[in-house]
Amino acid sequence: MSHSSFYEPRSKVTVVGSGNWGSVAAKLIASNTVRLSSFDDEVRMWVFEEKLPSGEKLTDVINRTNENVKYLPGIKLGKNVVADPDVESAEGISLVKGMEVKKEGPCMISTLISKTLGINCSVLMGANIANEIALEKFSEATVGYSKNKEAAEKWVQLFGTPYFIVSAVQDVEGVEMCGTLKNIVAIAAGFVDGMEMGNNTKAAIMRIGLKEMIKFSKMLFPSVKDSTFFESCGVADLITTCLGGRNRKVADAYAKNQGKRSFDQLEAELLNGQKLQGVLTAKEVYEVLSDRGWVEQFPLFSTVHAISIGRLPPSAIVELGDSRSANKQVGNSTL
Ligand SMILES: NC(=O)c1ccc[n+]([C@@H]2O[C@H](COP(=O)([O-])OP(=O)(O)OC[C@H]3O[C@@H](n4cnc5c(N)ncnc54)[C@H](O)[C@@H]3O)[C@@H](O)[C@H]2O)c1
Ligand SMILES: O=P(O)(O)OC[C@H](O)CO
Repeated sequence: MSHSSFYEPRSKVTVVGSGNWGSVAAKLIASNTVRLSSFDDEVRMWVFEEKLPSGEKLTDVINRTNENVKYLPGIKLGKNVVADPDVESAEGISLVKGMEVKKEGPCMISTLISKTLGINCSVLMGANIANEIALEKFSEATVGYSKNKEAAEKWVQLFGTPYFIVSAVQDVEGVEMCGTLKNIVAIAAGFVDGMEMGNNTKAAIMRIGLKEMIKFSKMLFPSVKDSTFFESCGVADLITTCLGGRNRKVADAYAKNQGKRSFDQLEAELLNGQKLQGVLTAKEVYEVLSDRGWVEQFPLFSTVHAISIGRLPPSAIVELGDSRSANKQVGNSTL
């Protein structure tokens, strides 16, 4: 979002990314820029260009049909959405769930964006399965910001609709950690489903997962607030992802196949080009746990990692007390 004040030109909005969620974000925003005078009507959506089976460029098809035929078929984005392979920005918000582990330690995606582009970066996370929001089913989301409350209020205006209720909290790390870590728990929930262990087991795994999410977030960022875990980005996202997300779906298939088909294979077979976050996040979180000597304090996170690299069977997800010896092995292996 290019910065503007009352006397300056209207803010221009670019959505960077045009997958399933990026496309829905563009749809939400485009419905608001046409009615809010502080924003330019046009919303640019940066597209990672690819050729469709028809031979046409995805960007051309989006601009011709007003539909992301690959990642959000059947939904009109709004005539003011323009697909574009170039990007520019001044005030940013990240909708990406994940983290990167560097030599100097873990780095959140909003921090990477902030450092790379030299801009302030808020985050938006929540119980947000994109296809449901595309169909305008009621849901909520949380904007996390650090200092700039005014920018956070603009994001709330820009994303919020009667069917998408957005609230802001001053806890950017807490909100982003929730969105990132829930994907590991979703993988665990998928294992439980794949093994048909039932609802009590799944609820237990979600509870244990939530406790590890809170503990890990606070150990990394002591400023993280307990109350953030009760926002949409916390417990609500955890529930929706463990019931209906892609991480759950692929982990379910992985367990049903007894680990004989890799996550990469299943992702390619089941998700039509879409990507999973949970397996990679489990690996990155495990690197942090290992590096800091925290492995034994996070049996669920480390067991999900051990299962997803094939070191333990899916059934180990309910043997968390036994995960320590397996994790010692993982620690000695090439990850
Ligand atoms: N889909 C959802 O329901 C949902 C909801 C909330 C948050 N999220 C988060 O949003 C983020 C994006 O997910 P999504 O569902 O929009 O994506 P997606 O999985 O639907 O699509 C993958 C996207 O990545 C692009 N891509 C592939 N290779 C690339 C490359 N080398 N360089 C650049 N781009 C490349 C593809 O073109 C496509 O746009 C993730 O962090 C996800 O956790 C997703
Ligand atoms: O499909 P998943 O597992 O990436 O979950 C989607 C969203 O993160 C739910 O909010």
